[in-house]
Amino acid sequence: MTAMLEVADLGHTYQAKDGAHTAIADLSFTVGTGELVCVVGPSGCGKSTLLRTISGLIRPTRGEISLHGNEVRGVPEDLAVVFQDYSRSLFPWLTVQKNVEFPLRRTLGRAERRARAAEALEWVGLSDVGRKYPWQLSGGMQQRVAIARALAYRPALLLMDEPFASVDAQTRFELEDLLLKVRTEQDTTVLVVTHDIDESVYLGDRILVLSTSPASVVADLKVELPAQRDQITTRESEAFVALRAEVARLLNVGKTSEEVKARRKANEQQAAKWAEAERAEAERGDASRVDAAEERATT
Ligand SMILES: Nc1ncnc2c1ncn2[C@@H]1O[C@H](COP(=O)(O)OP(=O)(O)OP(=O)(O)O)[C@@H](O)[C@H]1O
Repeated sequence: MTAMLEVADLGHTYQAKDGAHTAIADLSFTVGTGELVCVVGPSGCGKSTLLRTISGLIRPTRGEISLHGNEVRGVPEDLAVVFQDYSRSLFPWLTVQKNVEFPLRRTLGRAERRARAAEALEWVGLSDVGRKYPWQLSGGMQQRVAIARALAYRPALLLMDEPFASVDAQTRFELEDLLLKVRTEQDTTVLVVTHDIDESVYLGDRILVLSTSPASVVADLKVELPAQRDQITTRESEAFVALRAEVARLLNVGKTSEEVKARRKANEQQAAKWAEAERAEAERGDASRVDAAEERATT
């Protein structure tokens, strides 16, 4: 299987007013063409930061990301992202149909855009709301519109950040099955961030388990379940239950291992040094401004 996505020695440190914060320490992994990889990790460990760097929205401070062998610099053309926060991803002034058509406006003619959007809305069970506006729909329905928009675009790589977190359990199951169906039919490569261990096992060909912040890969697990999944029988199977327990165990390792603790401590010390250096820099700046002001006042 050829690698569609390669993440090598990735690190990202945010510079904030109250000092530096390293969200990602050292991440390396690949995603093969046509694979569905789930990323699980403790809350705040850097999962969204990882997706933002892969989608070219932020430039990582260390390491390299490449898509089809080309370094990611800016948002790649053949990539779509479904964010956790649907309220910020849909345009309130466009109808649902127009929202789904929007990313296709430069590449497809009007009739084809309409057909693609209608098909994607049917997939997510929203064929009858195309003329409504997002604010006329429930939160779960808006998230389904955001998913339809990404699917209509037919990206080579689909990134999803907690895509089903805001929908009810029944809809969640339906959307999980829809994702499995669409990725098989369209041969889409998918990277899904989820908090839900069961979901990662149900959806994934592989599961990447991340440590607490700053994130690194604790384990890269292959999901040895039949490709054809079923919400009841798959979840009841021995292999599913065993893998779910293994992921839970590894998540705990990622929170408590001595190596992770040592890295976190080193990171905090480094952040404190940077903050100190920044403070000193700011003070020097203030001092030189005072000197300049005094000089001006005395001449
Ligand atoms: N713009 C930013 N500036 C400074 N720190 C940030 C910024 N964005 C995120 N962080 C910090 O980086 C760390 C990782 O955040 P991120 O949102 O990537 O984690 P996450 O695993 O997606 O979180 P969650 O599971 O809660 O969705 C957090 O400690 C967060 O506070």
